[in-house]
Amino acid sequence: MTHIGPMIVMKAAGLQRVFEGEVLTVALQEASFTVRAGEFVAIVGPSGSGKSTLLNVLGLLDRPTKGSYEVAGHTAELLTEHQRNDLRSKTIGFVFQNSYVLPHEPAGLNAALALRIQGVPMSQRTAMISKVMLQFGLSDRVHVQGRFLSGGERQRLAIARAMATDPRILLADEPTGNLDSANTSIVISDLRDMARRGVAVVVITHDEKVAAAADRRLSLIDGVLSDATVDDDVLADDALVHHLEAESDSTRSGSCLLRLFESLSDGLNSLSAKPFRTALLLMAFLLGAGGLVTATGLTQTTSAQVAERLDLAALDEIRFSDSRLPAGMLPTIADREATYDAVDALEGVERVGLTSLIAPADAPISRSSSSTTFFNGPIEVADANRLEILDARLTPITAVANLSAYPDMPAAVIGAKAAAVIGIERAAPGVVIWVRGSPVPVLAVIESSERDPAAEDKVFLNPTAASSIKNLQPTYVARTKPGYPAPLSDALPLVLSPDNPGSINVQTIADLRNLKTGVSSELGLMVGLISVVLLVLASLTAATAMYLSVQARSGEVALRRALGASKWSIARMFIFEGIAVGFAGGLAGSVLGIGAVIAISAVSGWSPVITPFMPVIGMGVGALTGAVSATYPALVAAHSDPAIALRS
Ligand SMILES: Nc1ncnc2c1ncn2[C@@H]1O[C@H](COP(=O)(O)OP(=O)(O)OP(=O)(O)O)[C@@H](O)[C@H]1O
Repeated sequence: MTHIGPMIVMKAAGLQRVFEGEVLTVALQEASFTVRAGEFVAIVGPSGSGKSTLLNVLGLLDRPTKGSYEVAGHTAELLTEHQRNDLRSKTIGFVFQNSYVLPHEPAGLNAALALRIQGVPMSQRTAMISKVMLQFGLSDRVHVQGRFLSGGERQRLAIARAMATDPRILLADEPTGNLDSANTSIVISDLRDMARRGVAVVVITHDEKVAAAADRRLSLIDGVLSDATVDDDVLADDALVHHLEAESDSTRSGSCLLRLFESLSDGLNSLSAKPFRTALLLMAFLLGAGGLVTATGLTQTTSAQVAERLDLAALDEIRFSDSRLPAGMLPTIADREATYDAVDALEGVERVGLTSLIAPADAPISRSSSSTTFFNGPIEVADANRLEILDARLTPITAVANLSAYPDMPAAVIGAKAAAVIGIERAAPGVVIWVRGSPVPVLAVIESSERDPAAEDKVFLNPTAASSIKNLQPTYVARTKPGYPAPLSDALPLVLSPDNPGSINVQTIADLRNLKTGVSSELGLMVGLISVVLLVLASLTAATAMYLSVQARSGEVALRRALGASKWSIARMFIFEGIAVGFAGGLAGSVLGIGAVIAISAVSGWSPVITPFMPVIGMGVGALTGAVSATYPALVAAHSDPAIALRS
């Protein structure tokens, strides 16, 4: 006899599920049954008999090892991952024993979770949620956060959430497990109500009251289901099956933009739910992006500073060397005097002096003869004229006159900061430094220099004190009236060496410009390296924090998957969370970085260079590193098995 009744929505035939691991577990051996629309079926059985395993297979969260399963007109084994997600989202509602209510979101938003995953527009959602909250007696709890709800309210909220999408099937795993008898009665009446409205309700339960309220009771013992009724006649009724298919396919699907917005809003919600963790993440990105912005700003500022100094020097300074001198040696006093006389006679020249860099290794300088601690800063040769050109403020001011009067006596002039490093408080008769094992009197301390702010860090030796040092590259520096360096660069070689002008090597303005480029690119490299290290550290910190957060939220991830969220949408939620926190950290870092550039520039007397690109760099790099650091945790979350996560 052909039985005509409500359509069959689930048909399982010979379902088997074997778990392979260190031991082979046959969780489900044989399960064959059908469930019709409007039927309330209870599955009972002892612990470990395979009830949750069966429910996971029925809810498309797990795949059977053997057997076939048809749900809402679809053959489960033929469905793609995407179709399974879609069917779960639109056709199946889940209620779990521990209800998985999101603790930091209001009850209304919790109830709307499945609708959000479906992409139902917000305008429609509000009405649907109000209806379902009213139906389950939760109207006055809509704005209460999940964590403040009672156990009974949570379980009813979980049922409301499952029913909000108007599913054809409701699967519930111990829905009354944690409830007292009054709440159990309410939940039973809710489930009955669902069945009355045509929903196929399948409930796993240990509770005799729930089982007694069901239309049918199926027993599962050691993975074998009994007392089942297979109803092939009705399943063969194509019209009914197709009716269901059409219905499930016609359900809503929101716009791509709405889905992206939902992912971003989920990411932001989870950030606001854990303020301490979020603050730590922000700090990591703030340091990384802030370091980068500071570094960029300082590079630009110092580069502008160097450019300004060089432009100034190029206006009234010219340098030249004489290759006729013995290599690596300073000119004699007589040679120097001759050169100075010749150059001083040229129009526009104000003063000529001698300089040379000295490598610290070639001139070990210490406070005393027995000291083994040597000065490690910059050392230069400078005669009296060179010090005058530097516009240095000296204490005592008589030092330049003394240097000039006694050129054949060894002498040193020390920058104030270098003096502090070496351990000299002030220049006074009898104060000496030891250079290459010989005492050299300190004639003065340089308090500051208009032309060379770095002079405070340097030790200057007069040519006599430096005479025994090898590998020197003596260079004459001529201070001129503004605008004279260019014509002088042509005249000098002819005046100093008429027979062989090529032996006089004049450094032109172009040479100085090359120097500037070199200085800037070295700074840029250093700054780049520091920034990369900071950003890698920020990414690692963020990745670790996010990975831990993914682990802590495995229940929520499983719930979302059960409600039909795709793997990609789970990954997207975590990646958006990373982007949001990275962006915010980058923004804060930009503000901090710009502040740091302004402060450092103020202290150093520079004009800060701030460009509109700096905040863009900070926020962009923050967002990018946020996305990168969230990628691995996001993939872990997306690929976690919901069937396993729901057990934990
Ligand atoms: N992912 C898995 N890997 C290995 N074994 C598993 C896995 N999932 C379930 N099992 C095993 O399958 C058997 C059935 O488990 P299941 O959770 O389905 O039983 P249950 O009837 O729901 O139990 P309970 O009433 O205690 O929740 C158990 O022995 C369990 O250890």
